[in-house]
Amino acid sequence: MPPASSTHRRTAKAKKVTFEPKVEEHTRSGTRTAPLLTRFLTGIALISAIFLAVYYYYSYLLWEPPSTAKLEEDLLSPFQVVDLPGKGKGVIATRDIAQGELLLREKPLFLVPTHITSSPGALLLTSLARLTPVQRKSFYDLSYVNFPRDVIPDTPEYNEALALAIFQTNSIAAGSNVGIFPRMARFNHGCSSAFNSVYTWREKEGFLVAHALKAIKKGEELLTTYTDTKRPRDSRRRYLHTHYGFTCQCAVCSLPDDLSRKSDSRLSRMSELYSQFARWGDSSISGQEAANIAREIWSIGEEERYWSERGRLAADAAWVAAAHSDDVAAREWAALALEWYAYELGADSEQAHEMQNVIADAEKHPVWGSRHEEHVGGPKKV
Ligand SMILES: C[S@@+](CC[C@H](N)C(=O)[O-])C[C@H]1O[C@@H](n2cnc3c(N)ncnc32)[C@H](O)[C@@H]1O
Repeated sequence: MPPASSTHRRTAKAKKVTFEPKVEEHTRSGTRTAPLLTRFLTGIALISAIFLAVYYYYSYLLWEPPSTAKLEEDLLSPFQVVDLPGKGKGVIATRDIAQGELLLREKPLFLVPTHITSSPGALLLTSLARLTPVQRKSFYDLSYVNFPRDVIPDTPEYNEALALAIFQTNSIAAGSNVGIFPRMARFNHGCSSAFNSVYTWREKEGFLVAHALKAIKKGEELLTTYTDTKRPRDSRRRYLHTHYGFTCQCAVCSLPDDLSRKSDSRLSRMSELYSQFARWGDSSISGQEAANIAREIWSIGEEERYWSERGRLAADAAWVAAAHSDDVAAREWAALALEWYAYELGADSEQAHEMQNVIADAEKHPVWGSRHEEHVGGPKKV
């Protein structure tokens, strides 16, 4: 389905073409100038009236009253979507935003399963056909990259390719599905310490939430991350260029080479440490070793100012401590996890509630005492 606006353009052009031959006929028959002019002006007025009637008719068909929720959302939103040179559109803070503040809560325009057996383009067109004209327009208004050059306009292949390109540029994972969230889709990307906004899908509620991972100043751009950026600059840039069609110039990618190399080695070390931490799962390392690794990840993250995933890291350390029956450590890690889950996922998230339960009574942790007793140690040294 082509964008609704192209239908308008075609209608206007058709009217103009039918008008022009009439003028030529009068000129050839030698009618006197004054009546000719009058007729000409009458014709113009008539055509304008028809054009306006068609325009208002289509506007009426496409118009939908904005919902009260939508109006409230726009009024309360701490950001606005603007044009940004070299980036298309982007999102700018309209006031200072506190760390952990809710940025948006958004329902999907539509969701499709992550794994499908049919043609993805055809599936998207079916999903789009179920939307209202206004919703469909909000999809076709989104930006896109990687559109194949060789498809012929106004063919079913073209329509599928267009829907697919828009979907691939803007979709977000939502549990076992992938969806389009038109407001979140306007957030541009930043790597490592450059991104300040994090989104999460809430399966039970059926919406996406985004929070400020860091305090954001009025006028600053809100950036999220499109990929795991704990990898070297070249590798990040290659990925972003292939999938999103741009060469990242975020604050981290723009560092001078010597500083960029230092940042890369911190990020690679963090990745490596995460893999080592996971080895506690098959008992390859002790609880104490796992906690040491968690502390090291934390302190490298502080140096790099890479704060994402901290809630999860501290919650995993609380898990290790609980499994080894280290009550104090389990509660301390859980308190840290609660703080960072609140920033990243929201104080009302399921994960934050779980941490509150561990703080209240670590022995109620589902893995309490499942491994030998061991003093694991809390995050104090962090
Ligand atoms: C999900 S959209 C983000 C919003 C988009 N800029 C727009 O105009 O609607 C993803 C696209 O935005 C652009 N983009 C995102 N982050 C960028 C960045 N850091 N620098 C330049 N372009 C970026 C790329 O064209 C990318 O394919």
